[in-house]
Amino acid sequence: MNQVQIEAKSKTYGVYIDAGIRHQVGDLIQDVVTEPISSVLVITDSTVEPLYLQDVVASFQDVDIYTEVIKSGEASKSFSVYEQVLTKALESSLDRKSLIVALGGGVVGDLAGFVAATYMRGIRFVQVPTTLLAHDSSVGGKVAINHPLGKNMIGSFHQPEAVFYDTEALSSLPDKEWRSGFAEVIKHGFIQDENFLVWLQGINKVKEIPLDQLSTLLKRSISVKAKIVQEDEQESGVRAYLNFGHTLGHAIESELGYGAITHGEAVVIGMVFALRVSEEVNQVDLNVTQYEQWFNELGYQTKVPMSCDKKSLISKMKQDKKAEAKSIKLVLLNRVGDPILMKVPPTIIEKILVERMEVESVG
Ligand SMILES: NC(=O)c1ccc[n+]([C@@H]2O[C@H](COP(=O)([O-])OP(=O)(O)OC[C@H]3O[C@@H](n4cnc5c(N)ncnc54)[C@H](O)[C@@H]3O)[C@@H](O)[C@H]2O)c1
Ligand SMILES: O=C(O)C(=O)C[C@@H](O)[C@H](O)[C@H](O)COP(=O)(O)O
Ligand SMILES: [Zn+2]
Repeated sequence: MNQVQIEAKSKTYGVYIDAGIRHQVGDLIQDVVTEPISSVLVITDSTVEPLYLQDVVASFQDVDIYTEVIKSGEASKSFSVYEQVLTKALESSLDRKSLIVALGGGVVGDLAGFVAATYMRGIRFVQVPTTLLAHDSSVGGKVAINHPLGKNMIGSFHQPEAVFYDTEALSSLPDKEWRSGFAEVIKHGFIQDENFLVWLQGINKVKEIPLDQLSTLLKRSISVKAKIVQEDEQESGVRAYLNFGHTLGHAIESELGYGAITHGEAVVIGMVFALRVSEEVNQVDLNVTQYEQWFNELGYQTKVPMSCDKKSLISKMKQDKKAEAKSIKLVLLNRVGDPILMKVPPTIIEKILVERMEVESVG
């Protein structure tokens, strides 16, 4: 089993990575928690339910266990689904010694984590990620739901008791979701680990990564995040670097309607934009053309979709959580592995956005 230790200010916990670990969640959690668990609510989505829910439920013995299945997809990070899950928690008489299990991708993790953060002002939860992307979302304690006007706008910091990452579960992931998750892996390379990024560039079919390399990749990518979260749990400084590509990425997700584009696909468009802005602001050559070509070979779209409105994207970027007094702040790169958070002049934002917008082909 691979393990990465997360030493956040509010809590230290392990990310345990192993094939088939979902069958052991109920046992392993006993070694992690200090106080007994009174009851368990497993939250999952409609795609993951038939695949893995029973395995996780069966791993718990001698405890009352309840389950709640939400509709799969980004649209479930909403007020109404949040209320639905809270209602289930109340109907199941969860108390302050209960445990929530988030079984699924980042949508389930963010939503279930936010329920855990707010139910009775906070109860314990564990993450059981089932997507590649969730190597990022399950670690670090950011939990949230979306508002129609902005991504992750209602949320909290609430660390899990542990993360049990089953690499076997990734075998059922569709190509699109591999690609979405790989975007966050690449992001971790860009912001902190140039050698890792170079190694990743040797991969041209994400889904075909051999299992031993996959564990290495997960461990290395999670380690980048762990180091940053350890230094700055609540994003008063360096944690903002994890937002590389997200200012425009989140604006695109919200502009297109949640779920129209995957989170990772939107982040890729945002990373290329941020790289171009970095070149413009810092007057450096970051080889953007080469990275864009690699992204395209991997199957990512790198231009801002035509149906996005430029003004609306700019206004959404001004409402991003990093913005101050309506001025847009972006995570830029001085060079790979050397990020910086900067207020960017509106003229540069506008110029590069126009350059990055998809144009209708003629004929
Ligand atoms: N909290 C954080 O730090 C953080 C970090 C990154 C992303 N996020 C959030 O994570 C969310 C995206 O997460 P995601 O990409 O995992 O999306 P997701 O949870 O919607 O999962 C993607 C799709 O794959 C399906 N699925 C999940 N596991 C599967 C499996 N093993 N086999 C087959 N299908 C499976 C899901 O039902 C869904 O349709 C976004 O809301 C994003 O904002 C949060
Ligand atoms: O953990 C973080 O910090 C991140 O920024 C990781 C991101 O990949 C993730 O998408 C996160 O949810 C974005 O956070 P937000 O504060 O911009 O909503
Ligand atoms: Zn992200």
